[in-house]
Amino acid sequence: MKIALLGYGKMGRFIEDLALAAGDEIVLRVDEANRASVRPQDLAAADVAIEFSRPEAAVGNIDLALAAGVPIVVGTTGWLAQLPQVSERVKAAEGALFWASNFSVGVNVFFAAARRTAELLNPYGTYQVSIEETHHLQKLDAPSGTAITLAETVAAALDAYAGWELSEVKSSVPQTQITAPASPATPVPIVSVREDAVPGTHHLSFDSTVDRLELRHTAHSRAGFAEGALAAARWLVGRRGVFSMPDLLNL
Ligand SMILES: NC(=O)C1=CN([C@@H]2O[C@H](COP(=O)(O)OP(=O)(O)OC[C@H]3O[C@@H](n4cnc5c(N)ncnc54)[C@H](OP(=O)(O)O)[C@@H]3O)[C@@H](O)[C@H]2O)C=CC1
Ligand SMILES: O=C(O)C1=N[C@H](C(=O)O)C[C@H](O)C1
Repeated sequence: MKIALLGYGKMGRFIEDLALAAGDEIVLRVDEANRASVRPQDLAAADVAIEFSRPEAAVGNIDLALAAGVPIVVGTTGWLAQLPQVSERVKAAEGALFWASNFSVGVNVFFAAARRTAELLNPYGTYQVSIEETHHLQKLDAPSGTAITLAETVAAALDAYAGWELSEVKSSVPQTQITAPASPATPVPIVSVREDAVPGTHHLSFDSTVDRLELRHTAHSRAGFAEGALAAARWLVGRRGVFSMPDLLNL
């Protein structure tokens, strides 16, 4: 597979190592230094583009891939409020987009377990939900895309909740705080913690006066994200439409 890497930082480089070891070829690497000079025809040699850049760059990179007629896998977080409009553009252009706030198999099984747990607890109506996510100090956005997906998944299964809110950021460095859509019902509170070099930890708890139910996912490294993004890229080639991890994993 010939791959264009849009974003060549921690994730782009990890994906490059895995792809080369698997016999794939990297035909284009885009970072902050060369991004302004990249044109759609520069992507033409690629079978697929893989995008891990910055929240404010993701939509422009998707439009670049669409203009080039190249399917694109997007892992960047912090832009997903624009997914409905972007999806319309992908469908109108008969393009292919695979997005995920988290590409690891473990987190996607975690989402499914969280949804089922919320469905089972919903009739009792007495459980308070909360989420805490912890990431490295270089992370630009808060809350994490994974925490937002988790909150939306749980809220959809609970009558007492709708949407989410960023209730606290614990960090020694400034974060771009993602704003939750206004919601009349109780939003799921998310606490974001930024420390050291943590690859990504997500903790969900359901609390009542008599007990607490907890689910936690801890990434040991970025390997699960990179392997999932490469699997999504292989799956996407030859398809048209907008897809995410449940399509790949049959969840
Ligand atoms: N969905 C998932 O499973 C995962 C998602 N992520 C998300 O992926 C994104 C990237 O993470 P990470 O690799 O750790 O971040 P890094 O900061 O390490 O890398 C970002 C890269 O994007 C480059 N860049 C900046 N602007 C542009 C642009 N306009 N076009 C192309 N490239 C650009 C940067 O260039 P330069 O180095 O020159 O500044 C850098 O190479 C984040 O949003 C993160 O939240 C991360 C892990 C897993
Ligand atoms: O920035 C990161 O590193 C990560 N970002 C994603 C997110 O925002 O959820 C996925 C993973 O947790 C790592």
